[in-house]
Amino acid sequence: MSSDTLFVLTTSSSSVLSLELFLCLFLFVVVFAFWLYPGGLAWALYYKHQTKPKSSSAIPGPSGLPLLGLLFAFTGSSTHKVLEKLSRTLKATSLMAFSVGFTRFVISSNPETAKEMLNSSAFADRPVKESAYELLFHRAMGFAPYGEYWRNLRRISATHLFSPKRIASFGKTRQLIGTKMMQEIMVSMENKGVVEVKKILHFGSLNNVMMSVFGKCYDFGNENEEALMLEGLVSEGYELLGVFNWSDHFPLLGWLDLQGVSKRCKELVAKVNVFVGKIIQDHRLKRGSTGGISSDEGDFVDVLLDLEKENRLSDSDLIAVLWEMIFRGTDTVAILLEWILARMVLHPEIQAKAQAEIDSATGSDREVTDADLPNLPYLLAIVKETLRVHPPGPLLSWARLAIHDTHVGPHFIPAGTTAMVNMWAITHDENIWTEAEEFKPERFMEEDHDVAIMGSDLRLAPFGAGRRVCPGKALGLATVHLWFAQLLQNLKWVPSDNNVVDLSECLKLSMEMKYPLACKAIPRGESFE
Ligand code: HEM
Repeated sequence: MSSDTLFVLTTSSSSVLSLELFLCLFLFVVVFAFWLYPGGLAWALYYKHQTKPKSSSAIPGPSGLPLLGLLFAFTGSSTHKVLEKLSRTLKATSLMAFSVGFTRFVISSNPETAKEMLNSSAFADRPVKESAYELLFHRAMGFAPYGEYWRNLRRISATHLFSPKRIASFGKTRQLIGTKMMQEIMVSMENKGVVEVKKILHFGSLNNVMMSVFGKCYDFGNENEEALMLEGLVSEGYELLGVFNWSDHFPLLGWLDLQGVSKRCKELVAKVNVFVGKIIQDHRLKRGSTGGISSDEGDFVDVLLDLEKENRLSDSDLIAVLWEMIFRGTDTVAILLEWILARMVLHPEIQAKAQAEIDSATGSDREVTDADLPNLPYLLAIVKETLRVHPPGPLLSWARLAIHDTHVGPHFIPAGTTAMVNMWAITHDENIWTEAEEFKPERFMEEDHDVAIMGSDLRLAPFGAGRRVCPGKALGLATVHLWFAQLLQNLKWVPSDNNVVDLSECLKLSMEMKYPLACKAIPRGESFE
């Protein structure tokens, strides 16, 4: 080889090398520039194409891992705690920006900004996860886009499912289910000497929603095939909606369906269509044979079937709306009651005080009813304190979506940003709550320290706030209050010999006890045995 050729080869290979080096360096700089942007990749990508409004200050936030952002916070079971710690460390409790893959998030851990966000019409939409779409939930109230269809569903359910009159009319049914749960608890105590309340509470809660929505109830204890099937469908749905789905944040992965979420959703929808479709068909047949049912005596299916022509729902929308109620109404109530009972086992003095309150309201010869609840302020305070310490939706269950460009405080929020509230962080904030980690129902007994929990005071808003506040909050609370009163009036809750009460949390769709409560329930007095 001539020296000339050698020279050409070395210069061309070294120029290839330097081109490679240059490209690597360029990529490195680009990745880092994007990655290191406050809030991470998704925020950096947005601002690459936009000019940030000059009046707006940057939202503080972690960059997370390159490309993935805070993905791992969402695959664990303590997302609320990870986000709380980050926003405290970054002094971003008011508002923090972060990315998960290509999704832009903001989160508030502060009552003022939380209120501003939840009450603003700019955040009246919800981001629809792939699983929610596949399960047709975008046609149900919780995920329907903010607009006429959603407004109609809220109006109809507020009048016919969640009105005070309707809730009161189901008082007897609630009480009966409460009594049946106690019998099941006693059966478990007799057979095993211990009771795992989770399953019993879940079945009671499922029956309660089934009665008010479908007018249908199942027997406890019996291996009823239909009830088992329904429980299976509900659990599968919980899992699918609760699972972290990569395709929600990396759209290109959607068609690969790596976790099989889409496939499982399709299978579930087919089964739900058959199950709920049959109940609707039965209602139609019954109405046909009786010449119609007044909405006062009918259930929610009857109400929806009676809608005027312009509001009438298609069969598939009907199924989505009805199915969603079962989902939303069952889990939250059962989980909250399990946390309450765990606290009763751990705090015998609080339990005894609440029992004395019930006894003095009812005397010793009658069962507690809905009518007694206004006279049981301490019992109501225990429920409030449990909602504070163990909110079933620590991140308010399902997030909100910015419909258009807007501002929160001095910060600019572009349309399409997912907005969350860390209610857990707020209810555990020592600057807001004295001795925040302590379980102290007494804090709500002093008149000037009471806090409204229905959404007007964001220091404790376990049901959310604003236009999309939980519509089932009064029904949920009525159920929890009555069942808790029944369970305390009749039974003493004590630790079992082989099980400690472990308050570790596990955030799935709702925040559950990581180790389900197993304890003893002993009849309190001869008169109730
Ligand atoms: C202890 C019981 C309950 C808790 C803690 C709870 C909590 C919540 C929360 C935090 C939200 C989101 C609110 C927001 O975005 O501001 C919500 C929404 C919702 N809840 Fe509940 N909930 C409970 C019981 C129920 C019950 C019993 C039902 C119905 C049977 C129900 C039906 C719904 C529906 C349909 C939505 C979506 C509303 C919309 O987007 O317009 N919830 N709930």
